[in-house]
Amino acid sequence: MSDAPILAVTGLSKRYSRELRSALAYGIRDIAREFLPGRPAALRPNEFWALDDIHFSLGRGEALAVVGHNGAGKSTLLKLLFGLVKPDRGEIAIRGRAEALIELGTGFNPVLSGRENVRVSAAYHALDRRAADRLVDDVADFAELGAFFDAPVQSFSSGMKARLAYAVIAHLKPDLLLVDEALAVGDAAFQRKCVAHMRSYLAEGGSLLLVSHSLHQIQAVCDRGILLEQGRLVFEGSAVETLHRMFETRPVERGPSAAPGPSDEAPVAIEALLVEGEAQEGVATDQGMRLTVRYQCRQPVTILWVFAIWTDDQWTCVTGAVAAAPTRLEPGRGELHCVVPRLPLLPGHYVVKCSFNDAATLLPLALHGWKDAGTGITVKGEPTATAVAMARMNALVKIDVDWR
Ligand SMILES: Nc1ncnc2c1ncn2[C@@H]1O[C@H](COP(=O)(O)OP(=O)(O)OP(=O)(O)O)[C@@H](O)[C@H]1O
Repeated sequence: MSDAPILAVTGLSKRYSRELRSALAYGIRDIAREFLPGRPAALRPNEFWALDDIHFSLGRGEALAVVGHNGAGKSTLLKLLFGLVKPDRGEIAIRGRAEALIELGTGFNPVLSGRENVRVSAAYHALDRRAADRLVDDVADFAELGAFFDAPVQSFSSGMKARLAYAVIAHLKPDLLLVDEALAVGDAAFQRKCVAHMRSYLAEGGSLLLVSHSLHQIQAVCDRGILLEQGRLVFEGSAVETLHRMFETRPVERGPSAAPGPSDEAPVAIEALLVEGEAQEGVATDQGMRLTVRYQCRQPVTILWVFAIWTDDQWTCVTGAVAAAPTRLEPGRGELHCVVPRLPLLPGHYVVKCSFNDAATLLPLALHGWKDAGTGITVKGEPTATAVAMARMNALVKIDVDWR
């Protein structure tokens, strides 16, 4: 397989006008200018750069999160990448076929039913009869719209449109998937289903660019991230680092002003988190586990050790704990231990993460904040009536009940 990135963006810029009248006038001039060789685009009165000189690339099998506060330019970027909007400067090279979930319902004919719209998509992609039938079946299966699948799309709720739109693009098996916030309108169960799909799509070599404000979605799916601020790419790094940078730029979430922010030069690094004892091979509900964290401390620091237990798809944080008191660490390598005497988890597989947080802000000290344990916890159980009924409802935690 070639190492060439599936997507390469160089110097991408898009300008918009703040005022409708000038936007219309500039639009007409721009159409005329397309036929003439000209100078590179510059800002005209009332205009601003919605995207300004963006450079990045995306490899095959990689998932990139695009994050930024409202109005940062995320949707504009996706629209440019998918060819819905023309750039004013710069280049976009896509080696393969891209599909996009951008604005809900874009591309659907509102008077046609869900099923008919899928047939139109199949025809647009020149699928033969058999492939088109398979697409319709796969979409119907994934979207779970019931009788609405045969109703006009104009009668769909926005959540239903999101289900249909994601199911269609997911089953067209693109090389590059561009997904905007549109998914946020789906219910929690559907969002989990999409995250599970994205993970298997990536494992099969697909590439993904995801615009999301959901910490969980990004953590569960993306390796890398880029942060946009007022149209400029201001940071590129791991997905978690990028989210961290974004939270830092929102004063209300920054905590006390004197508090240190996370940094690559964090005074302590977590080297490993180990889940020991029966939890590794499989515990029964209510058995315990022991956690060991190995760290390397560079300079004296006081930390609060935090751990959290997540569902296997890393969508839901089930529970966790913060150390009862801060711990003073001295330079050198060391270990901390904690014992959870009883884990009231229902059968399933869970992921364990930990971090060292600042005692004042409760935020991770390091940019690569949360460390995953190599192994998770497998909770096994007898198929009792409670276990079966709770599994059907995706319940996670056992409670003790005194029936009278
Ligand atoms: N068609 C347009 N005409 C004029 N300005 C536009 C147009 N589309 C977007 N903008 C402006 O461009 C900037 C970037 O918008 P964009 O929708 O890309 O931001 P975003 O990061 O996706 O925001 P959000 O998180 O709120 O969806 C904003 O200032 C927005 O008002």
